[in-house]
Amino acid sequence: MSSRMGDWRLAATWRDHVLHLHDPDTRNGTSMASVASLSASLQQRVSAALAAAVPSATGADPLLRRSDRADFQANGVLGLAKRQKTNPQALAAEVVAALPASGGGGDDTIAAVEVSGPGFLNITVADAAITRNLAARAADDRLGVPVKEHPGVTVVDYAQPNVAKEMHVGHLRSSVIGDAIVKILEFGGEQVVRRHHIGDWGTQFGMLVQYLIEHPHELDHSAGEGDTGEASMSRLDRTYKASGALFRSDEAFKERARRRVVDLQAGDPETVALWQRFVDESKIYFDSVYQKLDIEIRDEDIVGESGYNDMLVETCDLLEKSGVAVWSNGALCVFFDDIKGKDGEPVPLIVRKTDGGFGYAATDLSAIRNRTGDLHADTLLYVVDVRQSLHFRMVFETARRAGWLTDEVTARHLPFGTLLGKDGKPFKTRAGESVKLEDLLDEAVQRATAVVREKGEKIGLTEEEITANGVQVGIGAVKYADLSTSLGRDYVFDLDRMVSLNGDTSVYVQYAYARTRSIFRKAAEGQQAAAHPELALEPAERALGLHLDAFGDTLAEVAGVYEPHRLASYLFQLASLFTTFYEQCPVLTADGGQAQVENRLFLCDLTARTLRQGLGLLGIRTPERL
Ligand SMILES: NC(=[NH2+])NCCC[C@H](N)C(=O)O
Repeated sequence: MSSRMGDWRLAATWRDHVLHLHDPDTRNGTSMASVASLSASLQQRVSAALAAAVPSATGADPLLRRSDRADFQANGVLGLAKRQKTNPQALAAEVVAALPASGGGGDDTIAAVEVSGPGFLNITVADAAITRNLAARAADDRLGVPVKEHPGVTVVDYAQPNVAKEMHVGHLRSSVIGDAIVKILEFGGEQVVRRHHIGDWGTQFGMLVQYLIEHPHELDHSAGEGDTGEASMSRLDRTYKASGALFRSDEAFKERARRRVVDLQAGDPETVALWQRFVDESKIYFDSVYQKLDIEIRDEDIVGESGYNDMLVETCDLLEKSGVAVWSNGALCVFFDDIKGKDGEPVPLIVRKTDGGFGYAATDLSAIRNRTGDLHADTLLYVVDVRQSLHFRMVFETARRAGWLTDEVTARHLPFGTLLGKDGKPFKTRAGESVKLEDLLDEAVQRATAVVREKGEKIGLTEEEITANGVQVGIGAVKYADLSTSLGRDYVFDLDRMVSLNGDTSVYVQYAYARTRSIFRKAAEGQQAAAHPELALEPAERALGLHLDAFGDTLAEVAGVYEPHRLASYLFQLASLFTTFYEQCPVLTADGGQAQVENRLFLCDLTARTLRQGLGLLGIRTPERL
């Protein structure tokens, strides 16, 4: 193994870490009882009260939000009063009268409601209601998060590197974001089909295969070269460069390479077998990167461009016959009224090139036919670089015209921005080359290990623990930096910031988790977690509790808009609220007696489980001791 590549590995699989729906253990597990959040219950109550005050307002949105003044604020009265042409404060008073407040009507969720300003309702929830709701969550393996009753089929196209080429940071982002989206959707009960649309087809493979025929030992291991991913990549890279050079300088070779493309497309066995060597060799390399990234890529989910080869002719025929595509300058094109180049000339989507070859678009169109027609997907997601936005716009529009995307199907490109260096320019090495992913991951792990070591030596971690935690913190840092930024934005790759213990970082959140675990290690015999709804709560306990209660709502929102950064920010807030709670409310030495110790341990435990599940859905591990 070369010295450049660290030899760390993550031993445990995700199966042990995050609950998945398709995991039989979870299905048959103890309980699956979804819990309505206090926010959802209140929403319902205020909505009913609005309807009681103004019968025609049935179904009106009470516009309930978390608030600093009370626990929640409902702003819906104002708009309603406006529409009814009544005095908002008077209407607000009527709504309050219709609300089941504490003691009244056997409903003790609401402790107090007060009208403020022009007609806002400030609502304070009863302490007991918070603790009871959390206890119901704690009793459920899924923390009370509901499972979709009518799941749809979503195809997620992500983690799509190219065969015989080095992966770049764009592939990293696609993989990290796609993996989180898949996990979040699956946790919500959606049926997810993962598709790794790897670049394994095209004219360059004619060149590569032809070169290999003429230089049969090119991909062989040379002495001293291992079978690591990096060694595979360097063999491929060498072959790519050598064949490219020949292709450019030698007309006769160029011609042989062109003929080889035709053989490949026709499925000539010898050609296909050699092509397969490039694919297999590349997979060794991809695997090594994904293993480091701690992302599981299953072989059956890799359906690269080659997987749609048999459909290309038909796809083009159908487009031509239906008139969606027309021949123009020898190429089969689709035109769009609103898509023009700088010169004002229309920019077409080219489905078949002048030389008869099929391009990237024909493959994507065939993939859509496969995904909607054969896989019966009702949602198609593409986690791809923002630079391919125009491509997807044209491909989706073409598929709509052709009837392959109907109104029942949602197709969305989820574009992500560019990773920048500290100079604000696209991330490059000092020599101006694009950065090798494995180097970047190794460096993150190295930095994280240094951070972990400093703390770890104080709490007596073993060398193995320091190494293992360094990996989980380093990889977590890379993923979190990526996932905590809203997708479309470019962001600066700054390792110092990413592994900082203070700030919006994964290690801050991981640290909060480890702290909960350390409290349990320190607990004395008989000190255990138990909910006590009869206890009054401190402000920091209430704030933590209400946030814990919002986990399911947050996940539902994230799954609806495909924005993992909202989950990251929920978790960062949870870690912050826990830190405040920990500073203000002694746990094991609480002065309210045994019940208070138990209730605080209960809050610690639910925080731990929520952090672990939430980070797990982002693909980030939670070390037990940090
Ligand atoms: N269906 C798709 N076109 N997916 C995206 C593929 C990304 C492509 N392999 C690239 O590296 O740019």
